[in-house]
Amino acid sequence: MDPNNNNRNNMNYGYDRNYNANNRAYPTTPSAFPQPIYQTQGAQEYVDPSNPAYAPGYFMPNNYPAQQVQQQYVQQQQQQQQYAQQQALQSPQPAYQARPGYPDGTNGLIQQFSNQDLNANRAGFFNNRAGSPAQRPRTAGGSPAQTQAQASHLIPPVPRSPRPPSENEELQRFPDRYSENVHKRGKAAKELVTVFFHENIERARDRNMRSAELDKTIRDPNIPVEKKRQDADVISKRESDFLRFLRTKETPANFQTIKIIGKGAFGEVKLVQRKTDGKIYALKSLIKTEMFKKDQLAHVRAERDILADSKDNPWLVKLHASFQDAAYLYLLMEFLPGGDLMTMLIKYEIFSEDITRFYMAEVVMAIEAVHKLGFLHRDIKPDNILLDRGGHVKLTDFGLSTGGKKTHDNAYYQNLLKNSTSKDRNRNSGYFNDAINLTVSNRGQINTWRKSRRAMAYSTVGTPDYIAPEIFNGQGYTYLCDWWSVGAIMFECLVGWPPFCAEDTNDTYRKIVNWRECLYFPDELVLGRDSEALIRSFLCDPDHRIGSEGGQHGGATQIKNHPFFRGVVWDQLRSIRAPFEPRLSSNIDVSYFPIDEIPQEDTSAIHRAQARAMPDSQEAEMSLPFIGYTYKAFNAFQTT
Ligand SMILES: Nc1ncnc2c1ncn2[C@@H]1O[C@H](COP(=O)(O)OP(=O)(O)OP(=O)(O)O)[C@@H](O)[C@H]1O
Repeated sequence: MDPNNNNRNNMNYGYDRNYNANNRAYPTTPSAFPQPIYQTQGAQEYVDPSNPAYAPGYFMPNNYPAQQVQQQYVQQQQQQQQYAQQQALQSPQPAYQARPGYPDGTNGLIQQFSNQDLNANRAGFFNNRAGSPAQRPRTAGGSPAQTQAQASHLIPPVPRSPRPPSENEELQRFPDRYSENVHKRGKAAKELVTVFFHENIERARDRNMRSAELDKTIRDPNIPVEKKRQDADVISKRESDFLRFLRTKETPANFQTIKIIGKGAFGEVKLVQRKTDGKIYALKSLIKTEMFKKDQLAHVRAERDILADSKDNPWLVKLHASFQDAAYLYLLMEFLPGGDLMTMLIKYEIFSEDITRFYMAEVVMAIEAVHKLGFLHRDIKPDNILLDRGGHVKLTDFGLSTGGKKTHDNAYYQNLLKNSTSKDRNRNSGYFNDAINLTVSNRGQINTWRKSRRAMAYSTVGTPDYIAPEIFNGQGYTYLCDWWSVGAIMFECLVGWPPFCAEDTNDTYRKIVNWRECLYFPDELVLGRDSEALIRSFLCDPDHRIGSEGGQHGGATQIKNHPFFRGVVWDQLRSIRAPFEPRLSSNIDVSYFPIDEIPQEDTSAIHRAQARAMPDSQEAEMSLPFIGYTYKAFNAFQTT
């Protein structure tokens, strides 16, 4: 019999005969084996209760007497057993050996042979069996589908020859035999495979979409041939550049640090230059152990996910790649040289209504984009509103987009509020007085607040000044919390300080929760009627808050229609001249960043040493949540 013949004659042993695990070949020319039974003319169901191999559902042909079938089967089984014994004698080495370097017997994360391999072989097997319609034997069943269904019953379920269980099977069947570390690594391997396939499918989908776009251009009779050729050249170059980019490994060593331009709660942001091509980026690094300790895992994942999803959205900072090493997670972003709104507010203290309108209109557009992507930002504050080289707004820092930060945990705040209320009672001082005292006449207090403003931005707790009350009081919150933050920022732009600011963050929390009593517009400043009305419609109960009409995807329309924004041409905002355009001397100009206030020393060696010193088991645990963090954007290499 020809072993390469894919017809069903040589396919009845339950697995791919050419399969070879640990060099133990299974028979490829089992001429000694009896011919299997597949003649199905006039098939009828045959049930022999004494033989489990002939279970109900097994079809046997009419022209085979039951006894003959059974004899053949028994004979076949005996021959198989003999063969297996012979094989075992010829290859005395154990079927399964621990590989050097893996004394725990796991043989590393990636299995030499796994269920998946087997399933793949099985799939191949069944596909081969089906063959082309012409190859398939005719049966009484009629349609090819029926034939196939019947055929699978025709082959007696012959017990398989003994084969070594895969390590994965062993791990699942006898979990107690393996250490916790092995289990963690097993999980990590599974996650890796899932992410790998998911990413590849996504990339293939994106590539198909790009190809369909090109197809459309090429078929368009109105586009000149030369233009079509140019487009095709550009796209093919981009595709091959992207494939090359995918093959390169991003590491921090690929970049030269120019300056540290920002500090956050869990890491820093550097202006960097890629060594190979001189391109400029902002590289945000987050310390893994800190993320772990402070329950920030959901936080980092959310940030990476939203930035990866947003692709070319003009209102969100562009993410070129995310990668990691043992100590850090990295986000490689476009560098926005205009600095942030916090730095602008510290410098100018107050904006005119026109300038405020421009920034608030752009912030509304940016938040609308985030909401349309299905996220809530939850941490809208001037520090996260960045300005590009044209002075237009882009949002960054999506760390709280879908939750995770301890400081947004309701229990944390309830606890905090409980403590501070009792402290307050002891002190016998009412916070209502604080609010009233905080006017322009009380410049000292405001100056203290202003001085500590940047320090607060760098602290782990962060500033609570812009956070909506519903986030604190544990009654649940929606996308409307982002619109509250816009109200608080707008107040600060026009008044000079945020509406609930205090020297002590606990006091700020209390004021926000008691916003009805604490929202105070200083008499000394005369705000336009529409400005004050809009601020009040942002800083109110979520049920009445502006932006609630139309839901998460349409709420921005209600805001855009407010009289304060009369005259704003929303769809042309990004193309008008911004009120403040950064004047840059080069593409690495950092004059809009408070470089002097940011410590510039490199502390990465400390964190890397800590990561190296980590015990194996901890390292396995640490790696698990960060699997799938790595990302590369299609247009990453097109930056300046
Ligand atoms: N892409 C960028 N281009 C230019 N500057 C940036 C960029 N990203 C961040 N920065 C600067 O770094 C600062 C901190 O960035 P970011 O808020 O993302 O860090 P963080 O660690 O998440 O901070 P937080 O403690 O607020 O969560 C920003 O306020 C901004 O000044």
